[in-house]
Parts: sequence; C-alpha cells; structure tokens
Amino acid sequence: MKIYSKLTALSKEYQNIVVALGMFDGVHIGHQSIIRRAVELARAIDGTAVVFTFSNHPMSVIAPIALPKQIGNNLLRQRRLAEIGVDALVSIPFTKDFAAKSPEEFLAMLKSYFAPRYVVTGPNYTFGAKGKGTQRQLLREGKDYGFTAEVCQAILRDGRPVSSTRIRALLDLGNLAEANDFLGYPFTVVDRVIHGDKRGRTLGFPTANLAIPDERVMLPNGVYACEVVYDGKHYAGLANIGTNPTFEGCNRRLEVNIQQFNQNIYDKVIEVRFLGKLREEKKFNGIDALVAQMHRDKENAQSYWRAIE
Ligand SMILES: Cc1cc2nc3c(=O)[nH]c(=O)nc-3n(C[C@H](O)[C@H](O)[C@H](O)COP(=O)(O)O)c2cc1C
Ligand SMILES: Nc1ncnc2c1ncn2[C@@H]1O[C@H](COP(=O)(O)OP(=O)(O)O)[C@@H](O)[C@H]1O
Repeated sequence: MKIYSKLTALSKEYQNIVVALGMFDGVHIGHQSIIRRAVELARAIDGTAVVFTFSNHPMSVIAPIALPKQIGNNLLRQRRLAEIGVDALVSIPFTKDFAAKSPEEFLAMLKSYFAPRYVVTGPNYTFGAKGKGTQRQLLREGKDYGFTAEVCQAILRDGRPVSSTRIRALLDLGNLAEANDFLGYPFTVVDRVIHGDKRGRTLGFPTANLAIPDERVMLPNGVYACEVVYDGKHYAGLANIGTNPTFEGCNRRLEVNIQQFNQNIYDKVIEVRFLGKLREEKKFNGIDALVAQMHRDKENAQSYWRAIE
C-alpha cells in the first residue's frame, strides 16, 4: 500500500480509482465492510482502491473539547487498511482551511485529484463545511463529478450500529471480548518501544514498554494475555497495563514480556494484540512474590496462546 501525506493527483498515477471516505478510527467491522466494498469495486473495474482520510481527527480542529479518545493511531489504521487490500492511503492534515470547504468544493477537489469512478462511504458520513454535504447529495450529484456513490449499510450488534463510540465505551469498561467482536480483530496497540526503569531484565521478565498517550483509549489496568507482532513474526506475550505499584510507581504505561524472544527492540514498532484479561495489577510485598505471580500468569495465559498457535 502506498501512503501519501499530502493531496496528490493520484488520477495521473492510477486508473479507475475507487475512493473510500471516512476517519476509520479503529477500523472496526463497520469500517471493514466499507473498505472491502471499495476494494471489491476496484478489482471489478481493474482499478485502484484508495482511502482518503485525515491524519488528525476533524474534531481536533472544529471542537477540540469534544474530541473523542482514539481507538487506534495512524500506524494501526495503516496496517489494517493494507491487510484489507487498499492500494493507496491518502492521509492529510485536517486544517481550518480544509474545514471551510463547501460540499461542492470538496467534491470538486475529489474530482481534480482522484477522478474517482466510485465513492464509497458509511451510513453517517458527511462532508464539507459544518458537515453540510449529505449522503443524498453524494448519491444525487456524484454523476456531475464523474462518479457513482455507494453508501454501505451499518453493521449491527444488538440491533444497533457498531460504532467507534460504542467500542470506546466497551474498552473503557474493560469489556474486551465484546470490543474484540466489534473490532473484528483483537484490540491492538501499535507503537514504538520506549525505555523503562531497566528492572524487568533483573526479574527474568524483560518488558518492552509503550507510552499511553492521553488522547488514546486504553483498557483498564491489569495483566493480559496477548499476541505480539514484531518484524512480521508472531509471539505469545504477557502485558501489564498500570503503574507498577510494587515499586515506587511510574506513569501509567503498557509493557509486554515477549515469550521466547531476546532482542533489543528499543525504538522499534511492535503490535500488541489483547486476547484476554488474567487479573488486576497489585502491590506485592516484595519482588519474590511478584515474580512468583508472573510465573502463574504465564501458566494462566496458555489457553489464550493455544488459540493463536
Ligand atoms: C505479566 C506481568 C505482570 C505484572 N504484574 C504486576 C503487578 O501485579 N504489580 C506490579 O507492581 N507490577 C506488575 N508488573 C510490572 C512489573 O513491575 C514491571 O514489569 C517491572 O517492574 C519492570 O519494569 P521496567 O520495564 O520499567 O523495567 C507486571 C509485569 C508483567 C510482565
Ligand atoms: N523477551 C523480551 N520481552 C520484552 N523485551 C525484551 C525481551 N528480550 C529483550 N528485550 C529488550 O529488553 C527491553 C526490556 O527490558 P527491561 O529491563 O524491562 O527494560 P525497560 O525497563 O527499559 O523496558 C525491551 O525494550 C527490549 O528491547
């Protein structure tokens, strides 16, 4: 998948473009159906599947106070879209200037840069200044700009559309099984490994540490069985989300001990996929008690790991 971080005249590089439009935070099963449809249409016309989106959430410009926490960062979105078969991702900064475009200017922009044959969106997609551009306008006026619009139906769970909002709430509450069902894959953090207190290695459990930015949704503190993907390879992992209360404590962070692994991966990107919660994070009376518990955690994670073998 090619990635473009500014508006580029893709119509000069690719033929028969099909564009999917949306923020696709988390790339959940509703998003996946939109992207799959765009890929399917592109294959059918021997064309190119393009996702046009923003590198920052539009709300961060329009109404920062109402900005929701993000389920996934841009790295996660890239990986999921590439897996579905998207050929090109255009992810540009959403700015005040962009926000001021009328719906007609937005459609003219789509035409001049992409000349799409099809435009695919989800059910509540709006576009242009103040979100005034509607589905009906897309369906009705698309042909004036040379494309056919397709609006995908919502994917339902318990009779209601799956949405990023519902998934955020599930993750906040620690309802991992349901969140994973709505996501269509295990809740995943993709990020760069940072330095910690260098204590893990002395406990026999080195842990690759990842920051938890304020703007990101995270599961409640606790110990989780997970799968780690690094450099294209898959490993079993034990993750802890929390503040290490057994010691002097630290900023809330995500750390993961990777099974049968021994490499320096500081500054490398890893993917942590959450499979299930094992227990709460606790303050132990000393290192030995914590290490003994970590060995029991490893035993308790086996059933989750067998499922991903
Ligand atoms: C499987 C696992 C379970 C953990 N459980 C706890 C816990 O219950 N309480 C705690 O204080 N720290 C817990 N930790 C975090 C350790 O305290 C931490 O990994 C260790 O202090 C090393 O920190 P460092 O990566 O900054 O060197 C756990 C870590 C792992 C990998
Ligand atoms: N099996 C492993 N799991 C996690 N990290 C490992 C492993 N083997 C080696 N490492 C390396 O060691 C680091 C973790 O060791 P640790 O002592 O916990 O240091 P830190 O406190 O800086 O995280 C990781 O960032 C990684 O570079």
